[in-house]
Amino acid sequence: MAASNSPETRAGRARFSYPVFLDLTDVPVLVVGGGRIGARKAEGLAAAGARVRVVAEEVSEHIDADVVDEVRAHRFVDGDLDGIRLVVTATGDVETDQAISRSARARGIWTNAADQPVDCEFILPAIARAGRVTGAISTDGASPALAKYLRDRVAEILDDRVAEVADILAAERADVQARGGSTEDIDWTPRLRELLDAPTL
Ligand SMILES: C[C@@]1(CC(=O)O)C2=NC(=C\c3[nH]c(c(CCC(=O)O)c3CC(=O)O)Cc3[nH]c(c(CC(=O)O)c3CCC(=O)O)/C=C3\N/C(=C\2)[C@@H](CCC(=O)O)[C@]3(C)CC(=O)O)/[C@H]1CCC(=O)O
Ligand SMILES: NC(=O)c1ccc[n+]([C@@H]2O[C@H](COP(=O)([O-])OP(=O)(O)OC[C@H]3O[C@@H](n4cnc5c(N)ncnc54)[C@H](O)[C@@H]3O)[C@@H](O)[C@H]2O)c1
Repeated sequence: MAASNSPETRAGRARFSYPVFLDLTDVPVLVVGGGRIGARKAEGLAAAGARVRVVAEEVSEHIDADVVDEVRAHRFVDGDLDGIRLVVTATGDVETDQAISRSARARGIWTNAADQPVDCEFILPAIARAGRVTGAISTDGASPALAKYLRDRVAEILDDRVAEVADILAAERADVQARGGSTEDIDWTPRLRELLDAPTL
């Protein structure tokens, strides 16, 4: 914590300052750790379409073999990184997570170490979803509890209506594009307000 939040590291900006939304469909991802946290990460990644390989010395009952692509019940070895694009470690052992993170980084593989920002190249935000709409809150690791609290506030506005409106607007944009037009010059605000405020859709 101290290292990741030190002024030297931050240099006037957040360390984890570039949010992205990944398409993980069929992307090979490694989760090291088969406890409650490893299982939670594996489920989230699988739900995003990733092909999840779990490596764990002890595979707990939390790991759902139907959800993940592959379970390797052994101590992490470097070869577990073969073919992998993204790694999440949750072994509960700082040195182990650190060593895996270093090996992954050396191969150019992006790594998250649960609760160990020093060994993360990316961190995970607190998430609220409504259909295709996702709200993701990060505090740059300053306070995960604050991220979670703010996520709950965002979740209050990301309701079923928002999900529906996103689908309707997607269809309307696709219509414009199908007619050869550009959606960029359209002021969408009146239309989306109309949809969001309508008593029924
Ligand atoms: C958002 C969420 C996403 C997820 O994990 O999927 C997430 N932590 C969540 C919850 C949570 N984690 C912790 C608490 C206890 C209260 C507190 O400490 O605040 C709570 C709250 C609770 O559980 O109620 C403990 C904790 N977490 C980290 C440290 C180490 C440190 O700070 O040095 C420690 C101390 C460990 C210790 O002292 O032993 C570090 C990280 N945790 C992050 C993400 C990244 C920064 C996110 C950001 O703020 O930008 C980062 C940097 C790395 C990473 O893990 O990616 C998830 C919300 C799940 C949800 O959606 O409900
Ligand atoms: N982000 C969060 O919300 C959050 C909450 C709690 C804990 N955590 C973090 O996640 C870590 C894991 O938590 P947990 O409750 O799942 O722990 P756990 O002890 O239940 O599970 C650890 C798993 O890692 C495996 N493992 C350990 N060393 C290994 C190695 N060298 N190779 C392969 N597998 C190895 C173990 O066999 C086990 O399956 C915690 O230590 C903590 O850092 C994060």
